[in-house]
Amino acid sequence: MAGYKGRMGSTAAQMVIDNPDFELVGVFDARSQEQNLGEDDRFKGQDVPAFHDLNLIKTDATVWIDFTIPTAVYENAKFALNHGISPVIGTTGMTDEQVKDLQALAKEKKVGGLIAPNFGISAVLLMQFAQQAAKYFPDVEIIEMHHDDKIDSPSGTAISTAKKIAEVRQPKQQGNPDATETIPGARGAEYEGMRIHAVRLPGLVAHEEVMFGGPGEGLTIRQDSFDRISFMTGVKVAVEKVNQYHELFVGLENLL
Ligand SMILES: NC(=O)C1=CN([C@@H]2O[C@H](COP(=O)(O)OP(=O)(O)OC[C@H]3O[C@@H](n4cnc5c(N)ncnc54)[C@H](O)[C@@H]3O)[C@@H](O)[C@H]2O)C=CC1
Ligand SMILES: O=C(O)C1=N[C@H](C(=O)O)C[C@H](O)C1
Repeated sequence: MAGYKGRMGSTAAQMVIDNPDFELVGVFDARSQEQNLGEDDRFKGQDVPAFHDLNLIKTDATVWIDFTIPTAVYENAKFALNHGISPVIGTTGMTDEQVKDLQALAKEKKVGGLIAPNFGISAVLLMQFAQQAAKYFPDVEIIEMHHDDKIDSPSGTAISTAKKIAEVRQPKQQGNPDATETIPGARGAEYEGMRIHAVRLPGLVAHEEVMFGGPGEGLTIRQDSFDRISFMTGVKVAVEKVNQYHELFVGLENLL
């Protein structure tokens, strides 16, 4: 479990501990100096080796769960694949090139893995519904809303939603071609003619709305993760299934 000191890592570590079919064999976090998970107040009584340097990790793990940070996840995933460990990656913010590299490495090493921008079933369904709607409504805006400690924006889920929509949407100029921004950035980030807006507020966890507009009508699709427990069903499915494959998938829907 990489990133076990964090919000998602600690939730996922607890999920692994609570699941009788899983065994937590090691934890890793660059922020930690602990030698054992049990030294963390939240995990008292757990005897699991803790590492804080990637190069010093020794483990017989079969699955590497990763909830770290955008600048760490690529090296972590490479480490896992090079050691025959199946990566289950929730960390967002990797470039398309990095993902392609990892997919090639997984194939070469014949190791299964998953990169999922969102393990929540509501988010997976939202992306599928949005893709379906975009065939009929090419005018679309994506609004993602997250807690204010989030590092990357737009969210991995929003980028993934935009990519799925772009696969089916008829490309078009959205809005007035002569529009100006009085304050730069007012119209949000641009992806293939679509706009993505990132909201950061305390009190939020993870939420997304996709708004479609047509002549005289509109459609809004929304999902909410009110609690990080919402991601755990998806992580559990991935941990159970990922060893059955010899390739690195992108998107939880590939394993559902
Ligand atoms: N795929 C999904 O369903 C979800 C993905 N996420 C993503 O998971 C990631 C983590 O999110 P949070 O838990 O909220 O962040 P967080 O900031 O609470 O946790 C990140 C952890 O990674 C550790 N870390 C930093 N650098 C590291 C390194 N080089 N090696 C190992 N550990 C390192 C930090 O010390 C921290 O404990 C983010 O990229 C976020 O977008 C978050 C929620 C759901
Ligand atoms: O940082 C988060 O919290 C989340 N990150 C993921 C993303 O960037 O899409 C998934 C979910 O939205 C929560």
